[in-house]
Amino acid sequence: MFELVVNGAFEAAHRLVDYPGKCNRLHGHSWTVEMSVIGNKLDKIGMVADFKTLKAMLMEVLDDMDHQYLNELEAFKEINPTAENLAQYIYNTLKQNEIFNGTVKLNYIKVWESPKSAVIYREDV
Ligand SMILES: Nc1nc2c(c(=O)[nH]1)N=C([C@H](O)[C@H](O)COP(=O)(O)OP(=O)(O)OP(=O)(O)O)CN2
Ligand SMILES: [Zn+2]
Repeated sequence: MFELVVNGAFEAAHRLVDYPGKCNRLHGHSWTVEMSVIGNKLDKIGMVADFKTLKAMLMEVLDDMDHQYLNELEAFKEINPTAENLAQYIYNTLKQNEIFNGTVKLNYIKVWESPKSAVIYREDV
């Protein structure tokens, strides 16, 4: 089994509704997002998937959130843009990509809200 990991980043503003503290107020983060995919088949040039393809897929999702006020996006109108909800949203959006219809599987999405705090989302098996 091989596990491939690529990273992307975006900057945005958010606030956490009903949060009992300063994160209730509008503020920003530089989020780092890690995507892990797994597979056990190599193609004829020895790759599970091209890092370049994986990074482009990840950045397509992150670019839609870059320099946005996340609470105003459709995905976060009813739920808080916490690291947990961001990770699940990014995972579910990426999962729709046809690359995951074959032997390559999306393993997890890890969202770093700061260098000290991160959330991993993966599906139950
Ligand atoms: N489980 C989660 N906890 C918190 C989240 C979250 O998404 N999931 N988010 C926040 C806020 O977004 C907040 O901006 C971050 O808070 P905090 O980690 O306290 O950030 P600081 O920069 O103030 O961290 P220090 O380590 O205290 O410097 C809060 N919690
Ligand atoms: Zn925050």
